[in-house]
Amino acid sequence: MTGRPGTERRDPLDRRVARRAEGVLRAANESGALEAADVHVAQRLGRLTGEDEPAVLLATALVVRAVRQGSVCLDLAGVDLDGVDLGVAASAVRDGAAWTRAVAASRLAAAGAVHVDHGLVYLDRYLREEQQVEQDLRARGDQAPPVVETARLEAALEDWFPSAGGGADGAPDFTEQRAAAARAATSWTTVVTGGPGTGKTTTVARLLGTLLDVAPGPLRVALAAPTGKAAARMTEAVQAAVARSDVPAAHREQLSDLRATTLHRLLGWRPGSQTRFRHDRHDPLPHDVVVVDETSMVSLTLMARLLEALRPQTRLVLVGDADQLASVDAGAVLHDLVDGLEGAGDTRVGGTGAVARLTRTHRYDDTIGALAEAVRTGDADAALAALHDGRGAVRLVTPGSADDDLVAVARRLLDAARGAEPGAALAALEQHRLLLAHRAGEYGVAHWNRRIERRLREETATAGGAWGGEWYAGRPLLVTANDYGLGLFNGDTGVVVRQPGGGLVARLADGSPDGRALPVSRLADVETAHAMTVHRSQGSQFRRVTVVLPPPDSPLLTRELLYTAVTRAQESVTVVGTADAVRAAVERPARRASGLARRLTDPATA
Ligand SMILES: Nc1ncnc2c1ncn2[C@@H]1O[C@H](COP(=O)(O)OP(=O)(O)OP(=O)(O)O)[C@@H](O)[C@H]1O
Repeated sequence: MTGRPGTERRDPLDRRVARRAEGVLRAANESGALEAADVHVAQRLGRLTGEDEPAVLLATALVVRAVRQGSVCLDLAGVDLDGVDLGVAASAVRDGAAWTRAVAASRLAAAGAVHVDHGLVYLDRYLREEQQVEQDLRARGDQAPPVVETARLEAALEDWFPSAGGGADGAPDFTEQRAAAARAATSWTTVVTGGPGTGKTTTVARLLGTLLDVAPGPLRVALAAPTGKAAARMTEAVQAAVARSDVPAAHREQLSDLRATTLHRLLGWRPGSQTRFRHDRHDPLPHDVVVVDETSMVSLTLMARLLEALRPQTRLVLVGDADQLASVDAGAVLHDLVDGLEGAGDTRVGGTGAVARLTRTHRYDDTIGALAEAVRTGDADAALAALHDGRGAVRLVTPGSADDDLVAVARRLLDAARGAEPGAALAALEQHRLLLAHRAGEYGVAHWNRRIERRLREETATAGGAWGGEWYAGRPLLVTANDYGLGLFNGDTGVVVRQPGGGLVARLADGSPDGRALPVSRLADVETAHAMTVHRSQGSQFRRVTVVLPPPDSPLLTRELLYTAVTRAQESVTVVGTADAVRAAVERPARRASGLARRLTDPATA
C-alpha cells in the first residue's frame, strides 16, 4: 500500500520504481504515490490504445491504484497529489471535473479501457461488474414476489419465532429476527445484517425451517461462505442453532444435515481461473434457497459471479456484518447493498431487495459489546472509556507489556503439541489470537511471529527442549491458498503436533476434536500463525483476542479494522497501542469508492 503522495522519495534502484516511466507517471511513482504496477498497467493500456496524454495516463494509473486499495472506481476531484512534480500535466489535473472530462474524451475511453460514469473513473471490468450486480438484483426484484400463502407463513413464523414470552423472564425475544425471516420469505433477495451475537445464525436456521414449512414441495438449500473457515463455522453454528431444545422438531434432519461450502466450491471452481466458474447464466445453480454468510468478505467480482449463477427464482439471503472490514479484493458490496437498498426505501414486496437489521446483542452485555458499539458508531471517547473501565474484559496496554502474555499463550500450544495431544493443541489454538493491521514492518505479522518464536526458543532452550527447523511441534499454521486436491482452503488453521511414535504431523481444524491429520511435507502454502492480519481473522472467533495497533498515521488503521478485531473476541480483548491510535482508528472510517449504492438507490441515474 502506498502512503500519502510525497511522503517518501524512492531510490531509483528500488524495485517498486517503474524505470521506463517518464514525466508525471515517473514523478508520481518516485514520490510513492504510484506503485510500478500501477504505472505499467497505465502504460500498457496507453500503448494499446495510442493514448499519450499525461493527465489521462496518470488518471488511469491512479484508478489502478484505487482498485488495488479496494475501491471499485475513483473520483479524480478527491485525488491528493501534493508533493508530486506534475510538470506539463499540472494545469490538466488542477480541476477534477475538467480532468474527468478529459478522461471521458480520451482514446482510452473511446477504446473502452476506462469509463467515466457519473463523474467516477472506472476500469472496464469493474464498471461492467458493478452494472451487472445492479441489473441482476433489479431483474430479481422486478419479478412477482415469491408466492407464499399469508396464513401459512404467519403460522410458520409463529412456530419458529414465537411471539409469546417476548423477552420477559429470560424468554427469547424474536421480534427482529421474525421480521427478518418474514422479509426473506417474501423477497427474492434479502440482506440480514447485524453485529456479533445479534442472532444472525439463529435467524438463518429458523428462517430455513420457516421456508421448509411453507414450501409446496422439497427445497434445495445451499449454505455458503467466502472462506473454508467461515463455511466450517457456519455449518457448526447452524447445527448448534437447530439442536436447541426450543426449536421445532420439524425438518430437523434436513436442517442438521446442511453443510456450508465455500462460494468458490458452490459456484464450481475451474482450474486456472479465479474469476470464472462452472455455474453461470447458462448453467445456473439448482438450489431454491442460497444463504451466504460473512458476506462482508465477498468482493464485487465474486458477487457478480454469484448473482449471474442464480436462477431468477432462487431466494438469496446475504448475511453479514456491514460494519466489518470489506473484502481483500475490490468492492464493499455488503456495505453498498445495505446503504443502497435501505436508501431505496421499503422494498418488502418486489423491489431490488430487502434489508433486515438485527440490533440486539444476545451473546454479551459486557464491555466487549460496549467497545464494539463505540467503535462502530465512531465514538472515540466511549471506546477509550470502555478500554479504561478496568473490568478486565477489554483493556488497553503498551506494546512491551503484551509480550509475556503472548508467549504464555504460545507456550501452552507448544506444550500440548509436544505432548502429542492434538485435541488439546487445537483447543489451545482457538483460545487466543494475536491480530495485526500490517503484514510487514514493526507492527506487522512477520515481525510478531518472529518475536514470539524468538522468545519461545529462548525459553524452551533454557527448559532443555529441542528446537529448530521450520517445522516444530507447536507451530500454529495458516493455510494461504486453496488446495482442492487436499481439501484445504485459504484461511484454514491448524497446528503441528508431535506424533506418539515421534515425527511431526499437521492437525488442521475441521470441527472434529482432533482435527484432520496431514503430513507436514504435503503442506505447501502455509504460514506461521502466532499472529495473523485482522483481515485473515474475519469469519473466525476466539475466546481471547489481542490486537496490536500501528501508529495513528498508518493508512491501515481504520474504524472497520478495529471493529473487526474487537468483534473476533468472545471473552476478552487486549488492545496493544496508544490512546491516540485508538482515537485515530475510531475516527477514520475506511472509504472505498464505489457506485453500487447509488445505482441501487436511484435507478433513474444508474
Ligand atoms: N432472540 C434471541 N433471544 C435470546 N437468545 C438468542 C436469540 N437469538 C439468538 N440468541 C442466542 O444468542 C447467541 C448468538 O446468536 P447467533 O449465533 O445466532 O448470533 P450471530 O449473529 O450469528 O453471531 P456471530 O455471527 O457473531 O457468531 C446464541 O447463543 C443464540 O442462541
